[in-house]
Amino acid sequence: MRALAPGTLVVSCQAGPENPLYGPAGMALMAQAAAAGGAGAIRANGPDDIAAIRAVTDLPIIGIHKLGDPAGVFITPTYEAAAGAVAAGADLVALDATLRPRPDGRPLAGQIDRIHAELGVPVMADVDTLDAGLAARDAGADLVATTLSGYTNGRPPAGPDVELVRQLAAKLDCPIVAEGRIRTPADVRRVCDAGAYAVVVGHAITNPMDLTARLAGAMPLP
Ligand SMILES: CC(=O)N[C@H](C=O)[C@@H](O)[C@H](O)[C@H](O)COP(=O)(O)O
Repeated sequence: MRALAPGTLVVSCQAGPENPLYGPAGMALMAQAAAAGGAGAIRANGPDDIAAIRAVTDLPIIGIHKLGDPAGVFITPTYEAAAGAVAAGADLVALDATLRPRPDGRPLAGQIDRIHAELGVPVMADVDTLDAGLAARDAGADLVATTLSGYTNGRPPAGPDVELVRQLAAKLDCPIVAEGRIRTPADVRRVCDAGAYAVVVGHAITNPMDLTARLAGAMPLP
C-alpha cells in the first residue's frame, strides 16, 4: 500500500462529461503528465478512471467515487463506493465528511470503521468547516482535507480556505490536506505555511477548459 508522504503535491485528475478529456484514457494521460511534472500522488474519481491511472503510474492514488446528488453528500457516499475505488487500485479513500445527512442515513463512523476493517486503507475526510473536521477525526478519519469548504454554503470564495487549514492544523492530531481553489505557487506556499501536510490541486492543472476560459475572459473587448 502506497502512503501519502508529507509535502506531497497531489494532482486531482477529474473531468465531467462536458469535457473532451472525460473518461479513463484522458485521465490516464493527465495523470502521466502530472507525474512527469513532479506530482507525488493522484486524486481520481470512479473505478474506471482509477484503474486506468493505476495501470500507468505507481504513485499513490486517493480514490473517490462521486455518486448521487451533487447538492448533497456525493463524494464516496457509501462503503460500496469506497470498496469499488479500492478494488480499482486506490491506496486511500476520500469521502464527504460534512455534517450533512448521509444518503444511507448511517453515521460516518460506521463507514470509516468498515473501510478500515474490510479494505485496510486510510480514510481522508473531505470537510467544509472546523466542526466537521473535529467530528471526522472523532469518527476515525486518518487525514482531514478542506475540499468542501465553500461548497456547502453556496458561497465559494476565489481562493483557498487558508484559515480553515490553519484551524484544523491547530486543533487536530492528524495530517491536514489543503484542497480547493489552489491555483498559484503563492497559494501553495500559503496553505503550507498554515500547516498543510499535503496539497491537492485540480482545475488549475487538469482542466484546460477552465484555464482557457479564465484567460479568454481577461482579453479586452474588440
Ligand atoms: C467540491 C468538489 O466537488 N471537489 C472535487 C473533489 O474531488 C473536485 O471537483 C475538485 O476539482 C478537487 O477538490 C480539487 O479542487 P480544485 O479543482 O479547486 O483544485
